[in-house]
Amino acid sequence: MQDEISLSRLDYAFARFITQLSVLDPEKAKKFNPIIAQLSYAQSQGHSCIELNTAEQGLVLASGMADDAGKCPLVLENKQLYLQRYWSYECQLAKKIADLIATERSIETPDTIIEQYFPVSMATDWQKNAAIRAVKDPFTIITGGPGTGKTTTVVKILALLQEFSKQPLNIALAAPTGKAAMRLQQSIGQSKRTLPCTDEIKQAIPEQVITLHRLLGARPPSPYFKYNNDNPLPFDIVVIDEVSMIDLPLMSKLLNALKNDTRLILLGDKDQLASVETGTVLADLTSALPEYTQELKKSYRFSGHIKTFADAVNQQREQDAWELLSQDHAQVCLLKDDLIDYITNKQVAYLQLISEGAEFTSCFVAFNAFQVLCATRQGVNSVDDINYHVAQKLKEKKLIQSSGEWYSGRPIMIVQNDPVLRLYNGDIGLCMPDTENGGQLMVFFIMPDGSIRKYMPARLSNCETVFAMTIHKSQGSEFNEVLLVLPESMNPILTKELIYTGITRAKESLKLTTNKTVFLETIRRRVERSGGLTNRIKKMI
Ligand SMILES: Nc1ncnc2c1ncn2[C@@H]1O[C@H](COP(=O)(O)OP(=O)(O)OP(=O)(O)O)[C@@H](O)[C@H]1O
Repeated sequence: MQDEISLSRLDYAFARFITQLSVLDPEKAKKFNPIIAQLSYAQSQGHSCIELNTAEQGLVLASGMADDAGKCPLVLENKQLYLQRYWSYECQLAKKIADLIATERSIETPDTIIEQYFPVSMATDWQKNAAIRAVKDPFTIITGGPGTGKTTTVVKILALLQEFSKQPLNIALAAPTGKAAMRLQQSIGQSKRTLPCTDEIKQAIPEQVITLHRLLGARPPSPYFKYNNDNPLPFDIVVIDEVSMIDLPLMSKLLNALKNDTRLILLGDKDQLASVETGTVLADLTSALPEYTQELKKSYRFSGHIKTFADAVNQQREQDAWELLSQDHAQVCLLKDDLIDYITNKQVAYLQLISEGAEFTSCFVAFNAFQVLCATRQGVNSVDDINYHVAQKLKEKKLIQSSGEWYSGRPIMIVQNDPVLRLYNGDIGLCMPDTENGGQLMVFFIMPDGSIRKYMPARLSNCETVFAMTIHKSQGSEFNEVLLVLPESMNPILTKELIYTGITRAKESLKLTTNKTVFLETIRRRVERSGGLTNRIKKMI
């Protein structure tokens, strides 16, 4: 069991509440209470359940608050203790996957048409293998690192399914965040143009990608969606991107809202960070369902040292990774300069463009070419630390003139979805003078269709400065140059999945600030979350 110091007041309050409802005498209640506090804490750390020893199991059963059938607030199944709600999410998800897989759907898939999309090649064509399975199977997971062609492949799969279908297919495309939806929308548009098929087939593939919440018909603040088991989504095919970011409750609700004969295609990188909330759904699905998982192994965007380094980290070969870092390659190396000086110097290009009166797009491209990604939000070498010191240094060097919160050159990130302004969590904008409006400060954003939108700074309440951002926030984005900053001492957040996610954001070059002890220890650590989803699915199918 975990150190009790990390438990929050909410964990204790919840434990008191459940203990009071139990039928235990005061002596036993004293021992039961910390088990519940621990369960509540584990939940907040992304676990679906905790494992109990024999004595603890006896105590939980004697409390009258647990059974193994989901009729009590707690579920004790084998040795694992769940909150009933999370146990139900796991059960529903597993059952629905079994239902999708069991639903018969026979279509002809002539090889000649498949060959038209995937010409014969000498090397193993992972994309073709994936597509052949996906057009035959009711449920497919396509996983692969950045640039392995997940989007390219799914567009071909959709075209093939349309070729094989007698009527137009009703297709939905969605992603967990607004930003991920926009990125997918852009690459679907590009991939469609190069498809070797008729315009009719191309037109049958939608380009609009929406968020998962919108797809399901969110009705905030209610946690319930318009589409559910009783009112399923009307689609023949549902494609979801960036699935690693989806937590257990949302995935369960998505699956529940599908008809049994809907074809589901999930895209994502199983090695990336899991959602900040409960579960490691994509990793669990891929380990439970290897026959429905298609892994794309060749990257068309990455090569050389970044790919070698990412693979070493992912495979936990920490000494190889350290050696690569220490060899001073142009593509991957340790940062030897002073951290704040280095970051400050990297801001000069876009700030100069702004001061010369350049138009927003070129300033934004210059800003966005380089990004600092931190593991932590607070403390030494954190996002807050770097944002503060870089702004101070820029002021000292007179590269920015900041008397208040808003100044010309301030880069910001939206931290909460705002459908009214059509700005989404993770959107990045630049504050700069609006030449069309007497030089008044405005905040500019580029939309996925390439159009530019500008807002008065006062309208943007939920945003923060972004000279540095967390690795978590960078999920789903890419930058030419990345500087990855780790704290000076170990921290529970540091895992190989975190570093892998940070590394794979870099397109051309990657620098790291870390010490050897922290780096090696981080690569040795994996995200480990307790849950029963993998076994539950295996048992069902
Ligand atoms: N078989 C292929 N041959 C040549 N180029 C390819 C092939 N597959 C994909 N590409 C190119 O590689 C790039 C990445 O492809 P794509 O966007 O489909 O990958 P992805 O896995 O969805 O990437 P990410 O999720 O990291 O954005 C694109 O420019 C695409 O045109």
